[in-house]
Amino acid sequence: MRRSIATVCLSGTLEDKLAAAAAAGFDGVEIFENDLVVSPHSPAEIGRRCADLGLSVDLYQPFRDFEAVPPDVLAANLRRAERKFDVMEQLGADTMLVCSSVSPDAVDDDDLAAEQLRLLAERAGARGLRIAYEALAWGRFVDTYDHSWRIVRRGDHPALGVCLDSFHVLSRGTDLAAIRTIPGEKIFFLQLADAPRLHMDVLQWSRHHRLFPGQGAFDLTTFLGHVLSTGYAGPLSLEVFNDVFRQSDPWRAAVDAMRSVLLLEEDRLPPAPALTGHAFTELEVSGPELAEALSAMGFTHAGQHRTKPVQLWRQGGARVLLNEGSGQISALAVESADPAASQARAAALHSPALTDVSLPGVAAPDGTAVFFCGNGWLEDFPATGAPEDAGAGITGTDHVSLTQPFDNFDEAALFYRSVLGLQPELPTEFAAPFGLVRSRAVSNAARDVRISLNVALLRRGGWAPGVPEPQHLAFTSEDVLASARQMHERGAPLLRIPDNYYDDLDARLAPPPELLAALRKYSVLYDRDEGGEFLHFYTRVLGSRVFFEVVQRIGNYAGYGAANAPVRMAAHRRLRLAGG
Ligand SMILES: O=C(O)c1ccc(O)c(O)c1
Ligand SMILES: [Mg+2]
Repeated sequence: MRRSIATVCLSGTLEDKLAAAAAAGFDGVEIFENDLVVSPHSPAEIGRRCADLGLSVDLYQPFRDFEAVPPDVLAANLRRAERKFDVMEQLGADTMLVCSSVSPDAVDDDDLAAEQLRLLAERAGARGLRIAYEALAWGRFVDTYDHSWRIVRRGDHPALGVCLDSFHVLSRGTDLAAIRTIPGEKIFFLQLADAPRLHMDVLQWSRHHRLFPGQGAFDLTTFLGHVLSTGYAGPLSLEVFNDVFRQSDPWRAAVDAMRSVLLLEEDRLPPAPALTGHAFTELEVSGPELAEALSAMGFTHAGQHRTKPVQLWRQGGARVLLNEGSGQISALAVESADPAASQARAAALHSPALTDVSLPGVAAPDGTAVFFCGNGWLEDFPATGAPEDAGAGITGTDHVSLTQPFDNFDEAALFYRSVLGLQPELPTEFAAPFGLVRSRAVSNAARDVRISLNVALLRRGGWAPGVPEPQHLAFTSEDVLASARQMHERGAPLLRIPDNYYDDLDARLAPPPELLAALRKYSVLYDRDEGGEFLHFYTRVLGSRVFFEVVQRIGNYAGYGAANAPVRMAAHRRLRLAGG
């Protein structure tokens, strides 16, 4: 199907938006009136620009507050419409979106609305144009798609149809079945937007928090299935009002947008090969701290890269590569059933292959390299011959936690969902010492690949410390208390948790007294959900911005200990202030 994007989705001037949409491979655009009004170029020039870029102008919008008004207002509205038809002719746009009225002039009269929309459609039709009527979720009298369709049907004119916008439909929770009763040729336009589940005024929700499909909580696949079953053959068009995207690099946002439509057409993509675990995580280090910490945690420096200054550290199924650099997590590697196919899917989703590396891989939105490993990668790491450490009970990797740049949080969730085929969980939020943090995990069905994405909810203010929130790597242990005790005895740089935490834990969750005492003694944190229990502890921040965590999941605990994250953050912060 043709793919379009509304100019309102992207930041910048109209020329930036059009160039970015074309560069990302869109076939068409919805021109938002404001973007045109502020442009120094005439509608005809914009139309030519679009044609030169290979973009069709699929919609002109929005035309507001038209229907069900007294005769004098109608006359003024028709005059206004004719002026906009002039613009559309110059632009080369044949469909105008009319949103359901929010005007105090309007009356609650479907017959009048239908009659006046028919009049508008007659005027449009005479000029070869069409009217697509959209029910805004906050329309004064028309706020559901089935109501807009009743009015369009009553208006009964070939140049009058409906515009379905997934946000307005899904935000209201309206039953979708009636979509199938609309003839496909009467659906003049389809707008797609996702959104997080929020309990707030629907207008605010729509104007600030929409997301590209696949980034939010709406089931757009089911919605689209209903629409396509009608025979709708127009474009799939994205219309996303989002405060962050309005400030983001439009070229990047347009690629993110394109990925979201491609994912909606999943059956045309190369399938995502199964992922079967974390192969390794690569850390860039500038001093001995990380190697010393791994050693104290029971890891063995087991291999050394054939040609590069990269060390392989191993304990159980956990593998860490240490490379020279600036002190951050530089790569995560997942085991793929078919690394070449993983790479091909990534390319189909506009994530180009990393060059200059020996494994198939792509760059995640935050720049972290993501590698797809088969069986052979360990061959590049001949054994050092170092004696194998008996270890401290670490068995594997639980998750990698990456702090995302503010602008790329939703993009990252969609990247991992689409490119790696991971399932995003619902975001959680918690109050950290220096502001709210939003956290969202992506994982595979077997839960042996888990990545946790974190972001400060607002751009940081001047008071907050100028150091980035650290990233971390979490290992698994089958007996985290024993691991903590052993690491403690071996002098690992573990993070001390204050007594207040354990007093509160006792009050909230009442763990058995012996367990509480052991948790307190070894600074192990605790959480519980419907599925099970979670025990975990942390190291101090090592080098500039990495730390380790060791976790034990008992039963089917699904989370990441978000309730404990503020305690961890405050403890890390205190050490930093103390210079430790
Ligand atoms: O927020 C609005 O007013 C608005 C305008 C046009 C649309 O297509 C829409 O879905 C919302
Ligand atoms: Mg819309």
